[in-house]
Amino acid sequence: MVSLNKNLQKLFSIAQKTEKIIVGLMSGTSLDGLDIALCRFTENGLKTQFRLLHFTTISYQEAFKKEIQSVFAKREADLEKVCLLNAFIGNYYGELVLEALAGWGVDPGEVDLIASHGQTIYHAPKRLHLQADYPNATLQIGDGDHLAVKTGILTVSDFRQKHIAAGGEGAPLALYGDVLLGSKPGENRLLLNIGGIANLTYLPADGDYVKILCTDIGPGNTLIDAACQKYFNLPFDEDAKIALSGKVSDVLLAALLNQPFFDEVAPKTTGPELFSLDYVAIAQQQSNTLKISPEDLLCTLSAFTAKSISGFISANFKVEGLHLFTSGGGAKNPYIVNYLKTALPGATIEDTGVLGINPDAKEAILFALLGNEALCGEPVAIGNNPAALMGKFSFPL
Ligand SMILES: Nc1ncnc2c1ncn2[C@@H]1O[C@H](COP(=O)(O)OP(=O)(O)OP(=O)(O)O)[C@@H](O)[C@H]1O
Ligand SMILES: CC(=O)N[C@H]1[C@@H]2OC[C@@H](O2)[C@@H](O)[C@@H]1O[C@H](C)C(=O)O
Repeated sequence: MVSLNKNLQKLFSIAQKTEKIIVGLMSGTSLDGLDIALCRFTENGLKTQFRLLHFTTISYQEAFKKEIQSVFAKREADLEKVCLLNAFIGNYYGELVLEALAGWGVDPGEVDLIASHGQTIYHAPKRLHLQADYPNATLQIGDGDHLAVKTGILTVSDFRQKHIAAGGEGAPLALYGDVLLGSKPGENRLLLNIGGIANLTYLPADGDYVKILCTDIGPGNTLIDAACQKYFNLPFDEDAKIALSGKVSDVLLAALLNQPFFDEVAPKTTGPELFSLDYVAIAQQQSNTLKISPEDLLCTLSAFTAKSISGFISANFKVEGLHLFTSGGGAKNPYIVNYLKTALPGATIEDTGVLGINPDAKEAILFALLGNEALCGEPVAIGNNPAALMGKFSFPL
């Protein structure tokens, strides 16, 4: 009789365990660091029970950040650098996982699976590339084989390709976790993640799968961070101190908001490929505001993020009675959060901490959860997302 190789045997036995320990990894468009969530799961699909055992973000060194930035969201990049980074990041994530596990006193042998998002370096849905002969496309690097070999732990990665192959844009994937973690019968809820890019999931009170919507909205922190780095040599505008010291330029804000993406019907996705400092420079030229102070620019970019989010919510949902839960680094930006509270007076706005979900950990938990589904789930069609199990398995030696 032919027998399965030892890796497949291990995969089968892990998939059948009633309880699984999974590390979720997320590195987003902000390039601030690697989010690492150690989670325990039982069951799957809508019956999933999970517990966040440990969470940390390991910040990237400036030099590493610069390496990624050299190929990040750029039409033209050094292909050799992309090739090197693909292997380097996989191995580096492996080192960071081992470091985190050691810090928590967890033996790598206790971990069943690593579920890794990888680093997005280019996101090109058709709505961006506009080339009729090419499909939606996206590229995450940090190969899973390097992670698996470095850590000795079964790894699943590269989730977004299946989403595209099944008809999606490769993002947002948040829906899969948000439905599970955030739904509450009788309450219209919005889970709003303000990372580099802002996205949300609408969870209707009646739980009707068809009405669930998950979409990107526009910029989150990406432009604020880029301007902060350019004009103040700071990684981000901590507690919106700079934005709060400036004032909004209404003409620049109007020029920034004058963008067809905002009128496109959701679901839709975007990224720093569109919302970049070049985008800001064009809007400044159009509005004759090239000479405004860096403080006023930061303030206007913060208003741009906040207004595009509140505008999208008001245009698409009944705000009265809506319960909004924020997550991502932007949930800690008082300018953005206060703007949303003023612009959406009928809504209740809190962060996902009140749901028992650490707002910084939410996306890393999502990938752990998608890893659990890859092991033992079944495809479920929810809202606008294709029914697809995502991710590719990589085995240790
Ligand atoms: N105290 C704070 N005040 C203001 N902004 C903050 C604060 N803390 C974090 N941020 C913002 O949050 C960003 C990091 O957010 P997060 O880690 O959610 O992004 P990401 O996961 O990279 O993005 P994405 O979800 O788009 O992939 C920082 O770059 C910064 O702009
Ligand atoms: C291509 C890509 O990496 N997209 C990210 C990005 O960051 C936020 C937003 O844009 C979202 O669409 C997505 O990430 C989250 C985790 C998602 O897929 O839900």
